Amino acid sequence: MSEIAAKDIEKIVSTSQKRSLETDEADFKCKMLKHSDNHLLLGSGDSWYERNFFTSNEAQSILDELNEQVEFLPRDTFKFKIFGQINLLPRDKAFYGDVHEKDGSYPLYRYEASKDAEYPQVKQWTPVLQRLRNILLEKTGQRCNHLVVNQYRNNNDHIGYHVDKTRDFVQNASVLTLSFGEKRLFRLKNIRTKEIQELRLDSGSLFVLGPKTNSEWKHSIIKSGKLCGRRVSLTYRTIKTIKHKDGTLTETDSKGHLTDGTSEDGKVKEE
Ligand SMILES: O=C(O)CCC(=O)C(=O)O
Ligand SMILES: [Fe+2]
Repeated sequence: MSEIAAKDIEKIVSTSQKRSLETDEADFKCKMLKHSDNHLLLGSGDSWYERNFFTSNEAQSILDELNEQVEFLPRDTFKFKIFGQINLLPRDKAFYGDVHEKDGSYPLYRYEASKDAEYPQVKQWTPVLQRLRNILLEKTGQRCNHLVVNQYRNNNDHIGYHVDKTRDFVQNASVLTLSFGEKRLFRLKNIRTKEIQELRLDSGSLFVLGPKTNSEWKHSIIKSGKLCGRRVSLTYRTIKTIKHKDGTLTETDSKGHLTDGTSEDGKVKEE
C-alpha cells in the first residue's frame, strides 16, 4: 500500500474549472486529489482515505443490509431557521450506538457546543452496523460507540462546511466514515489558509478524520449540479459522555471504556 503525502496531491484546479465541475461557491486553491491511489494522507496529516476498504461486491451487499436494517428519522425532526424561514436538513439521519442493556444509558453527542443541542437518543446497533464497528476496531484500534448514518438521496442533498464538535469526544479520537452507494465529492477547507482538498468518496471506502485536521480544516459533502443517486455514509465516533435515564450525564475514562463495553472488573467484553 503506497502512502501519498498531501503535498504530492495531483493538481491545483483553477476556480473557473472548479465551478464547471460542481460547486456554487468560488473556492480557490482547490487541490483535486489523485484518485488512482488506494491510500491518501489528507488535511493536517492525521487524516487518511482508503478507497478500496471493501470490494465493490462487499460494498453492495453491505448497502443491501443497510437498506433492510436502518430506519431514518423523518426529515422534519431537524428544522432550522434562516432569515425567518423554516428549513429541513438536506439529508436523512439515523443514530445508533452502545445502549446499555440494563439501564438504557447511551452515548450523547452534542453537536452545537454553545446551544447544547443534542442528537437524538441512539438505537441499539443493528447486526450490520455492529459488525462494521468491529471491523473498524480491528483496522484502527478505535472502539466507536456512536454512529450517525447520513443518507443523501440525490445530488441536492449535502452537508455544508463544518467542523465536528469535539466536546463529547474521547481525547484524540478520530472520526471514521464509511461510504456506500453513489460516489460524492468531499472537500476539506483549511480554516486559516482557505486551501481546499477535494476527493471523491467511493462506495466501500473509509475516510478517517483526525483530531488535528478537524481543528484546522472544515469539511463538507458538496451539492452537485449533476444528477446522481443515493449515498449512505456511516460516521462512527468514540463518545465519552453517557446520558442516563434520569437525564444525568457522566463521562467514561480516557480509554473510552464504556458502560456497555466494560465488565465490572473494567475489562472490555468480547462481542
Ligand atoms: O457523509 C459524510 O461523509 C460526512 C458526514 C459528516 O461530516 C457529519 O455527519 O458530520
Ligand atoms: Fe462532519
